[in-house]
Amino acid sequence: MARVGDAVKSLREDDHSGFDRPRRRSRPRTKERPDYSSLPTARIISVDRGRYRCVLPDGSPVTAVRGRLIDRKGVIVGDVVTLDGDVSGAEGTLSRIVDVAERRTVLRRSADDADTFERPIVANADQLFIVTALADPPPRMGMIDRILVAAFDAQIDPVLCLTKADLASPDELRAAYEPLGVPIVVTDPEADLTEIRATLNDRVTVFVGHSGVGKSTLVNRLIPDAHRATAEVSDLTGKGRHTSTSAIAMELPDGGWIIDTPGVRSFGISHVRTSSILGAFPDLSEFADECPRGCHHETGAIECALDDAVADGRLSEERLASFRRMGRAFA
Ligand SMILES: Nc1nc2c(ncn2[C@@H]2O[C@H](COP(=O)(O)OP(=O)(O)OP(=O)(O)O)[C@@H](O)[C@H]2O)c(=O)[nH]1
Ligand SMILES: [Zn+2]
Repeated sequence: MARVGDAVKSLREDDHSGFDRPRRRSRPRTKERPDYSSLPTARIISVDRGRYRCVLPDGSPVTAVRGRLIDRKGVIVGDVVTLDGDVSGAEGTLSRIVDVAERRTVLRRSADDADTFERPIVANADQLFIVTALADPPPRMGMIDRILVAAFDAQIDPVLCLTKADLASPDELRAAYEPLGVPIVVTDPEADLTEIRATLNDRVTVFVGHSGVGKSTLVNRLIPDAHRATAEVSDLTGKGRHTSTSAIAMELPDGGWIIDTPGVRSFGISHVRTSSILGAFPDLSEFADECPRGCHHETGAIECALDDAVADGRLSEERLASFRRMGRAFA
């Protein structure tokens, strides 16, 4: 990563600036990447006003600050970092982040579509739960589609997690999303969570959804000591709400991580290019290779080969319609 590379290039200065203690003068002055191999790595579980809560591989917590050369936006929840200094985690101690491992994935969103500034929100997730209530608040397919697009773009496997099945039936949403090949799990306050636990096991799963859909309620059932604050839906706009305001990673009892993100009202995807969605539809991309150059494959696109594939039965109409609906999520 360029950012880390740049930081490393000028690390010599940092070595002698001594954030937390004076550096030994004998340290070799080198422009080479310093040898961090003996330093511990940790995962970032939350970020709060410049303080980074991390956990070491043995599960013990450490609080860290950024080394001088690590960019302010360069460390996000889910990152794996190298720590220097005091990693005892003892009260009042601070460790220092000196390196950020290359990210396997980055989930981004734009605050809204007028805002082209992309905000990386979570690093290294390999699965994304789109948590959607079947009622209260009612499901919005537009929002589900946009989060799906963000997942496809980030190459993170989406799962549609439908909550509040005690209030409404999941049939309609199942019918809309099964043709996309997106796995669907359904829950309610009494539901058996075996299938959801199996889906989460040993993976890093980010939970995204509208405020009030029941993310915290589900997290608390899956991780009893998570103590995520929950709120009555009617209180969602009220003052003094103590529910989450930034992402937080929590380890599952049987292995794997959940990264819960604050409830959102909208999910901006202005940073995503349409072409990146095709990657999530490998069965369509072979046909799209035959399209005229610059084809956006939208409904009515001139000579779009996807229409030909449907016309001669090589591709199902339903599947093409699903893909095109993803394209319209941009509109
Ligand atoms: N009927 C029903 N209510 C639920 C269910 N899950 C959660 N709730 C209720 O929905 C409300 C909101 O739940 P939360 O878990 O706080 O929602 P959240 O998604 O964490 O909300 P944010 O903190 O804004 O992200 C609470 O009153 C929950 O008791 C469910 O499966 N069925
Ligand atoms: Zn096309």
